[in-house]
Amino acid sequence: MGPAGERSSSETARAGGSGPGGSQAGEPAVLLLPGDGIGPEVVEAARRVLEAAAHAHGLRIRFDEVLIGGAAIDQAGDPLPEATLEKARRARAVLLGAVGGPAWDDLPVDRRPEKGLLRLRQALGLFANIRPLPGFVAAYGRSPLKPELLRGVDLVVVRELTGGLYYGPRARRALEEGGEEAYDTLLYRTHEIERVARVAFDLARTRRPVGQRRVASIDKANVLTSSQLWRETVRRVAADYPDVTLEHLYVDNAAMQLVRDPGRFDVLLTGNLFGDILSDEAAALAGSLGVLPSASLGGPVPLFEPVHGSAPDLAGRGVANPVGTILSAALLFRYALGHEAAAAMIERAVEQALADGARTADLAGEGEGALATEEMTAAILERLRV
Ligand SMILES: NC(=O)c1ccc[n+]([C@@H]2O[C@H](COP(=O)([O-])OP(=O)(O)OC[C@H]3O[C@@H](n4cnc5c(N)ncnc54)[C@H](O)[C@@H]3O)[C@@H](O)[C@H]2O)c1
Ligand SMILES: CC(C)[C@H](C(=O)O)[C@@H](O)C(=O)O
Ligand SMILES: [Mg+2]
Repeated sequence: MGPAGERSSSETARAGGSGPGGSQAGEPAVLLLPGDGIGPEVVEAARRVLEAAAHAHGLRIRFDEVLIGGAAIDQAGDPLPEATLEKARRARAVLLGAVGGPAWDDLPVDRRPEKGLLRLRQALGLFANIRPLPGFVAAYGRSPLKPELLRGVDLVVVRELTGGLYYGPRARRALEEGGEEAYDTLLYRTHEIERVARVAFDLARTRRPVGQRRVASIDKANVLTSSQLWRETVRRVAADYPDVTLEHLYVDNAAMQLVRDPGRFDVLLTGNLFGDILSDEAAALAGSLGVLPSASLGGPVPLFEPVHGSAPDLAGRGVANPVGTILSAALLFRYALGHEAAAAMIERAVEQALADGARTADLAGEGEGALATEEMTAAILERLRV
């Protein structure tokens, strides 16, 4: 993960990464939420890597596993059963696969599998979602961009995760004159913007030397009043970080710059919806959504999950790329357990496996032998070295 790994433990704590709960006799408890589609396949891969990296450092992790998403709807009638939330609250960290899929696509949004994930993030107070695209992932990916455009790419999206358009007032209702109306509200309060901006600026300080630290704040302040508040608040927070250069970009321009000149970015600070979209776009710089990890911080129990979804087209075939979830396990060591050595060990093993040509189908070129999920995981496990 490069310089992001140099975060001090006090900074990690400030971002809300390490909670007091979930450990018994020195054995941290990690709650696995495999979810739907390829979720169980990639979570099993990451569990094996977590266990092996812990073992290599004389640490034991206690795992527990419960349902979320569509699987929980089918069994308990609720995408986030109370028992799941209770277990999450008591864990040291949560590792999630993905939720959703065609079986639940006709449900209203408030009853869909995805709602279980949104409720979990909110209930745990996880307002800061960190989505890194490490340089080595971009370098060994299968980007559709020319190689020269990828030089120097090493960026991270800091996405506000518990506000904005996802959580504002919404309704759908019939109109007297016929038809319906529906709305969602993009609402931000000053303190919600301030706290996530601080996470972005703190992170920028850990990634690059003075003189090269940059935060790009993404908004639509030429149209949206919520974005004007966003921009003014971020500018005020930036005054506390004179060593970090702040620029503001409109989201439409940012989307274009991300493929035209991705190397210009370091930390991108975004609201909830813009961050969702731009992080999938960032994944395209690596050629696959399967390789991007994430950490959601801000409350006592952090959550780790790949950026991708349940990939119904791949589910059950054993071919999904486990790298995004395995790199999320590395972030779990870094942010939840404060164990930088184990985090770096996993990242080095992934980098080495990619450098040696290990590729699942999403990254393999024409005629290259693609590895199954289990084979890719084995290639990474073989390269775990202290
Ligand atoms: N965090 C989450 O749980 C999450 C995130 C995104 C989407 N979803 C849900 O997943 C379902 C499918 O959504 P979608 O198709 O838009 O997005 P998706 O991320 O599931 O898939 C998009 C594309 O990326 C590919 N892909 C994704 N993960 C991959 C992996 N690990 N290895 C190789 N290829 C991979 C898929 O094959 C597909 O072509 C929907 O129900 C959606 O709501 C959930
Ligand atoms: C599944 C969905 C609720 C989720 C989001 O939009 O946050 C996903 O797309 C993600 O990126 O984690
Ligand atoms: Mg998304």
